[in-house]
Amino acid sequence: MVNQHNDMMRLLCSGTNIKFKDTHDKLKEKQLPKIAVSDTVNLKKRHKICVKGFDVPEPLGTFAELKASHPKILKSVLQKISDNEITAPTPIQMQCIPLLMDKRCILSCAPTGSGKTLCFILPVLSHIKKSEKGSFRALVLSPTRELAKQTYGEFKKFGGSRKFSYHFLSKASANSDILTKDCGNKDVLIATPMHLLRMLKEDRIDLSKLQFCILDEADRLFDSQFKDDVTQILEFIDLVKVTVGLFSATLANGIDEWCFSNLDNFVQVYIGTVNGANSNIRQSLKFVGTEESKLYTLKILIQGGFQPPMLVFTQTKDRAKQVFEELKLINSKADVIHSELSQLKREEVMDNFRSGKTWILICTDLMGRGIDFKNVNCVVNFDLPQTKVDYIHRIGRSGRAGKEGKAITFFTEQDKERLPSIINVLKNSGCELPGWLTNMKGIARRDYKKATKKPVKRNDISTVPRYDKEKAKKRKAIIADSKAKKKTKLDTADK
Ligand SMILES: Nc1ncnc2c1ncn2[C@@H]1O[C@H](COP(=O)(O)OP(=O)(O)OP(=O)(O)O)[C@@H](O)[C@H]1O
Repeated sequence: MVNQHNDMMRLLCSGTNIKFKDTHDKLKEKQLPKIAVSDTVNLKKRHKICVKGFDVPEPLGTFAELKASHPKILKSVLQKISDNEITAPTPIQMQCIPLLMDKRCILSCAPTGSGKTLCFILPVLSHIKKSEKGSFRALVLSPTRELAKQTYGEFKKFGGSRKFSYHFLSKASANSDILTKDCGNKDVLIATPMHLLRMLKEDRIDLSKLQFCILDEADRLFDSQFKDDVTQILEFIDLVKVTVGLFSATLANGIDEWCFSNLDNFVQVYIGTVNGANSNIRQSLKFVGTEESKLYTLKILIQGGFQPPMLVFTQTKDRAKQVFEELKLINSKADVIHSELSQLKREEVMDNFRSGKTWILICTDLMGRGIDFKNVNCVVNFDLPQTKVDYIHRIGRSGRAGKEGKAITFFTEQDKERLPSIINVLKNSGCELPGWLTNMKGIARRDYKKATKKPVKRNDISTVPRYDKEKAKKRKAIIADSKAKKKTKLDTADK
């Protein structure tokens, strides 16, 4: 059935904005507010909303319209939206909220920072309605712990922390019995794939009454790192009964094929150019000659009077640490975040950046996707991202929620294989580029693919002489050793 229906859709939907009215029972039952066809067309045109699928509900003009079109909508969440000074839906919200309210499966792609999270929070909570024991009724899968934790916070912010029971699946909660089958209320589960899969395999989590399954950063969840785990998780879910929503700012080949094969009557929603950068970001490329001059260029940028907050992306955590050590020397209110830090420390670093205590945050691609730091003024790609998709997500930490942003990307001779694809992103965003960059020739597709898989070997950033580094290392070891000896002495004395 899924395939029959979708095969037909595949044939019919090769164009855009195709709608087939009155074939969907649910829609016939409902009294939709009358919106002139020309208004809808204008709304879609103005907001670059492209829809593919059958029986697609009209896009929203305002949040208030939902009260008439979807009486089930939870007014308390609408109130929280307005309390947070969110006055009008963004284009992706205009189309996806009515779809998810109708429990339609969706594959959606909209620019970074365009409010995709709220697209699912409002419908999910409206359908759950009230807190219950037993099975979770909504699952949100995220590729990183940081993003999952952020989404958990957004559910609490918009849903209220007492009305529903939200759970963030961490390593600690996966090892405890907090989430096991017969213990406490469970409504929304926000998880990363690895811990969830383990709990499902051990039959320690109940998804039997699941209504919504949201795959946030869907293309990342279907890439080689997560695909196996995610596919196995989806085998535990009855995709015929559950409403599935896939969201991302970028889409990879094959995701729509997965949807055609697994989701019944799903709808595709695209805002603007698929796999394009957010148009609020002023992008520029900076040739810095050598690795050594990157640090100099960054320091000039900072000392020349930059406007914080600023994010600096490096290729690896070692390089992030090195840039941090160097920026410490110029007293720049910088901090660093990477996977080696404890979870507590990572949260502290993020809180400090959010509150303005830190002005510059040096990070890796760990922070590249989904993370919503408000008002990031500038993103610096200290090292060229591995792919154009990574580039779009990294620079998308700036220019969010309709604000202006800036992105500066350093490159050297070593980046010449991967540079043309990023130049294309700038060209498609209408950025002005010097002729020599505009005319830069790309390499063969196969070579490009190889280049994106092989990280560039870069020279060390640190300007501290090796002799001094060794000295500091020895000093650190002596202090640690003396601390350990002191502790043993005290322990023996205690006995
Ligand atoms: N309708 C709206 N009007 C103004 N701001 C909004 C609206 N909806 C959401 N926001 C705010 O916009 C910011 C970005 O939202 P969100 O994190 O959901 O973006 P996203 O599309 O998921 O981005 P990414 O692709 O980077 O994950 C958040 O701070 C959110 O509160």
